[in-house]
Amino acid sequence: MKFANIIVDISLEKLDRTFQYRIPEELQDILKEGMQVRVPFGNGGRILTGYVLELTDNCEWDEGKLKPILGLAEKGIRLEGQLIALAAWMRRTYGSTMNQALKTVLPVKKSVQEKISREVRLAVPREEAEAVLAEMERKHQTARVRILKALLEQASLDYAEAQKALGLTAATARKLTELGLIRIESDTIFRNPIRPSEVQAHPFALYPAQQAIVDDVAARAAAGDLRPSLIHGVTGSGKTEVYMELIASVLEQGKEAIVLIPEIALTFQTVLRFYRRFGDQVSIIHSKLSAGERYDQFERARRGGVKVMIGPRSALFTPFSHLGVIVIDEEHEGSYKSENAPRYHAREAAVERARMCGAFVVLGSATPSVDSYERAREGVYQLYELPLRIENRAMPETEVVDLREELRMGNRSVFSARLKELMEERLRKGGQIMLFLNRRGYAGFVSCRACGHVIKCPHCDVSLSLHHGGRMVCHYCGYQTQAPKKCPSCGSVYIGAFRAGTQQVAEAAAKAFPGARILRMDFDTTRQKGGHERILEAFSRKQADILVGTQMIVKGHDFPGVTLVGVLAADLSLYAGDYRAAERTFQLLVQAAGRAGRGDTPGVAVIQTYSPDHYSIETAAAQDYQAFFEKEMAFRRMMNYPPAAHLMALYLMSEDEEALNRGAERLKVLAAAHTRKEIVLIGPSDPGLSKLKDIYRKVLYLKCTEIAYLTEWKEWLEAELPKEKLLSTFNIQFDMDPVNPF
Ligand SMILES: Nc1ncnc2c1ncn2[C@@H]1O[C@H](COP(=O)(O)OP(=O)(O)OP(=O)(O)O)[C@@H](O)[C@H]1O
Ligand SMILES: [Zn+2]
Ligand SMILES: [Zn+2]
Repeated sequence: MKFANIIVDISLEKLDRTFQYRIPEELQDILKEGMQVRVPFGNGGRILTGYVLELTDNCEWDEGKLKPILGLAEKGIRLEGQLIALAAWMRRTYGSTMNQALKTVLPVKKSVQEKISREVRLAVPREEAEAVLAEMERKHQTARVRILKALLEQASLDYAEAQKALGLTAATARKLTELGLIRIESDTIFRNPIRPSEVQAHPFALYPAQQAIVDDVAARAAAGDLRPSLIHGVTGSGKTEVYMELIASVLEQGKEAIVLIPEIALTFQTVLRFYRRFGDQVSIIHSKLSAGERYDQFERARRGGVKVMIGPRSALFTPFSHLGVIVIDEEHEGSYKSENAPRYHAREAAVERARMCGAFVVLGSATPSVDSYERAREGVYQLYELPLRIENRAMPETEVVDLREELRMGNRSVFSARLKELMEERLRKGGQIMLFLNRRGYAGFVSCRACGHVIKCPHCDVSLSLHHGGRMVCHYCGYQTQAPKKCPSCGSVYIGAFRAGTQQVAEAAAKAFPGARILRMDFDTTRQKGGHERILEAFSRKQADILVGTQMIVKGHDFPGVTLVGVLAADLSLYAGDYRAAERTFQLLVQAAGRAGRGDTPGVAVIQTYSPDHYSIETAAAQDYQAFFEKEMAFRRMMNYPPAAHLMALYLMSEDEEALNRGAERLKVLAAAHTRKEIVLIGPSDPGLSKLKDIYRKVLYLKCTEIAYLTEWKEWLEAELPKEKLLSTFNIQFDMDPVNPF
């Protein structure tokens, strides 16, 4: 490469200001993204240090006028440089502007003044304050007197409150501070969002199966084998204890740890365990922190005040300079994939970051993603299995109920006879019940309630989604057809859209079990802040007998009182219309079943479905991950879906529907002219949400076994787009190996 784009200021919101320099001969083979270099700046002969953002052969200016890079500022790549290199990797792999990628990895202190709560406290003993107070009263220094009097009454004052209620001015505050009488503490800055609870004196001694993993990871690390580890351990097999032991050994070496979890609110119990084990060295980042608070947490980490950072995917960018390990719990979760450009996968980005700094990555799940398990089978990851629960506690029993039979017997309620019978029994004995509606996606699918037949796309083998006017659409290739009036398989007229909501379920439960106390947890009831916690707490305090909810109720919670879990319609996630639907269904069902019987009484999970023969339901009921994986991988191979191949989506968005349609067609023509023969072009089609907030959306897919061909194509298109008048007006985003339906 001949040129380098350099950024000289990463401290402010000027990330998009890059400057181009010529790469001198002696740096040609050495220069890498993220390196710090010395460059001449402006005309005054100033020399600044900057970071290399991009290496390129495209000269953006007059080549003759470009100045050369003077030399390297440092030999290695420092922390900031590593994060910048990570941003460059994300931009290349997932597609975005460099500015978007940099903003993702380097949270910049916003220029807007953050709300900081400050506290005013006495800085001297009471007697001294009282003595001074008398003196001030004599001198009629009323403003100071008011403040001191208030501080003698209460230990601390909120600064903003004191301004309003006591007329505290900046001048008074300054004077009192100078006199050494008060202290103003900005408490939220660098404060831990959770108060550290008491630290666990003695961690558990690990069981041999757990210890074996810890030892092997350590031995491999010592031998320089830093391949990521994948721990496949059933729910309650002791994975979290393994993570904590690995982290403890990393901390002993003076290094730091990042722990990614899907969502703090849903995994709070796990977070508390880390606090008990590592005390105040732990801090968290969660989605409700403001940009400034998040920055403060990162700042604490940078200064060494935090050694273990826990949080959702953005915690991956914690600026630790001696990062030793990145743990990703529940690694199969869809929330690890970003929904904004760059649409990175935290798992992939973690592996990349770890590679740069010599850290190791530990992934864990009871239901690993097909992608990770396939990698482990290929030897890219090292696989560890924990097939048993701690102390050999029993796995829940599962029963599958065929809803087609129910219809044949004339039962049209949401509860099968078997589920109803078990519910009655549990309620009589005072047990708790969870009813789970695995709703997913937006558009319904069309199925036959008599035989379970689901209408699928003849080209893509995913279910068609019902849109307005009885039109059924494939979200991949755009195939359309009219919804049938009769089942093409059995001729029944009980064919139609499949819809169900938590509210209807809660109402049905109230009618079927008068007197039962019912709680509902879904998007509506948790919209308010703290809504989650309130509902979960009420349920764990046994203030309700039945909890009805969507997938948010199946994650991570321990409710020892729950002895029955009912999955009302497994089909809802199974026919979500995307190639990961079977995988997601398997994961949800296994997790839902895992909620039953956490206490001493063994639990039962009832799975109601119209497709009892579908492999993801059969294998989930048998809690047989291996069998599921084999079937699913065969499907992915046959259809060339990830991880058998790579799938790159192009999302097109515009307010103008007609222009968007024309643009999508134009893009297809353009793409077809340039794609290698190895790349298969699919679409354009309407995604699951074809209109969102008045913005129309289209999607085009490219499938290929070589990811490099797809990235190459993406780079080509990115260069091409500005030249295309029609296309340049749209918002176009790339998504490599999409996880969540668009
Ligand atoms: N070595 C040990 N000695 C005693 N108790 C243990 C040990 N390891 C784990 N436990 C306990 O067993 C239970 C399950 O362990 P843990 O939560 O680590 O499993 P997990 O696989 O992470 O579970 P999940 O998948 O549900 O998150 C916990 O209550 C934990 O405290
Ligand atoms: Zn039928
Ligand atoms: Zn199709």
